[in-house]
Amino acid sequence: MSAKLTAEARDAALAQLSGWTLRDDGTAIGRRFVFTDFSEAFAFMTRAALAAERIGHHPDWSNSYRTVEVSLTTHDAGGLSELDFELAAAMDRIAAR
Ligand SMILES: C[C@H](O)[C@H](O)[C@H]1CNC2=NC(N)=NC(=O)C2=N1
Repeated sequence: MSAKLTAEARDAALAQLSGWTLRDDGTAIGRRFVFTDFSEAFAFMTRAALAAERIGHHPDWSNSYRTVEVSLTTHDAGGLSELDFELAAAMDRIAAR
């Protein structure tokens, strides 16, 4: 598992991303991905699931039609770790291609 980041490290990591916001309690980051249709949304989820398996870190997410709502946290650490930011960056790359 990956250790919980300090508030300073978390804020610095968040500043490297765009489109992700810190959840109110500071223990998770979230982003809403909106695609052109369900097929694109589900293709993203399939690719992101493979990335999550590779990293060994998994999203909390939901899908409604062409929208995928993602929340990332490190359950084992009770907050945000480097793995959340690694997975967020991987998801951004997948959504952009
Ligand atoms: C043993 C295994 O690495 C852990 O259970 C991992 C798997 N994926 C995980 N994903 C997330 N988001 N949080 C975790 O704490 C977590 N733990």
